[in-house]
Amino acid sequence: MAQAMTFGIIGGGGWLGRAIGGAMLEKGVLAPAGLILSSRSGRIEGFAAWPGVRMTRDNRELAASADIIVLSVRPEQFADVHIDAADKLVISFMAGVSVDTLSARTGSRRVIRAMPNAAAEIGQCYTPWFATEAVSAADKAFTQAMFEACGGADEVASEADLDYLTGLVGSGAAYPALLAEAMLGHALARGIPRQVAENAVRGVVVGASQLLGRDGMPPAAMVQAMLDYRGTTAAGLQAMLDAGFGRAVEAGLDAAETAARRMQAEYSAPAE
Ligand SMILES: NC(=O)C1=CN([C@@H]2O[C@H](COP(=O)(O)OP(=O)(O)OC[C@H]3O[C@@H](n4cnc5c(N)ncnc54)[C@H](OP(=O)(O)O)[C@@H]3O)[C@@H](O)[C@H]2O)C=CC1
Ligand SMILES: O=C(O)[C@@H]1CCC=N1
Repeated sequence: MAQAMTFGIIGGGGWLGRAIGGAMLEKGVLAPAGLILSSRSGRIEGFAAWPGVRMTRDNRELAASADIIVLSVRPEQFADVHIDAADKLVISFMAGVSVDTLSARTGSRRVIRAMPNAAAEIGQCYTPWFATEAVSAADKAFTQAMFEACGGADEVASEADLDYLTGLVGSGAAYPALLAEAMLGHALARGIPRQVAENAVRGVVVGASQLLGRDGMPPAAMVQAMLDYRGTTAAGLQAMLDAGFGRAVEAGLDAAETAARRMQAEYSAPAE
């Protein structure tokens, strides 16, 4: 059911802000009159179906009229966002900007850091979120409902977990795409016609992901079931493992987490 509160998204015309705002309207978590979006350019597309949604180029105006303020600008753009949100719930999607920095820069102690991903666009992203002690039970219930409108969500117990999950979840939409790109390159190099190769790869990555999602099947169960055939799949899996598939994934997730932590130092800013 739509909430009678006003929800402001700074950077609401961007990839993620637009996806989450649109999903909340579609699922009825928010009424159009309860949503206000900002951008510097004034160009915000994707909300024509909801003429009641307000748009502004003035972040201070947004902050003054919103009960909940979402920060959905890129981390390097945050330095130019000047708002006073002392009495507001602040929810940040930004990678690598700590709750300490968010509190110092917005004046709010009610801070949530959340990490959705690009699949929010189709209402299918999983979003872990971390809340400071000052966040109320009602704030948390709204936050969970908001992210469930876009897929699933869990509160996590520590900011360190959120930093780790930034590299796993926030970045996550890119990883299946990388696997698909590698498979596509291989198929094309073997002379498979492009249309067939693209359909084959998309069918495998998308179809198999849905199979994995069904009934919460553990990934290891699927791998083992295929190894047990001792056929072509087992040969393929074993060769991938021998070539360092596990090590490549570990190195990738480690590097993404390290980047998230490095960014926290880079983007930490004193109170204004
Ligand atoms: N995309 C993703 O998959 C994910 C993104 N994130 C995080 O979400 C945040 C947003 O990412 P994403 O949506 O991809 O980025 P985008 O670049 O698509 O969107 C950012 C938006 O912010 C607007 N903007 C920039 N500066 C300001 C400002 N001072 N005031 C108001 N609006 C401003 C820009 O519009 P204009 O130029 O018109 O001002 C732009 O539309 C990032 O911090 C990222 O770390 C987290 C997880 C996944
Ligand atoms: O790559 C990034 O830094 C952003 C945050 C997570 C996803 N995209």
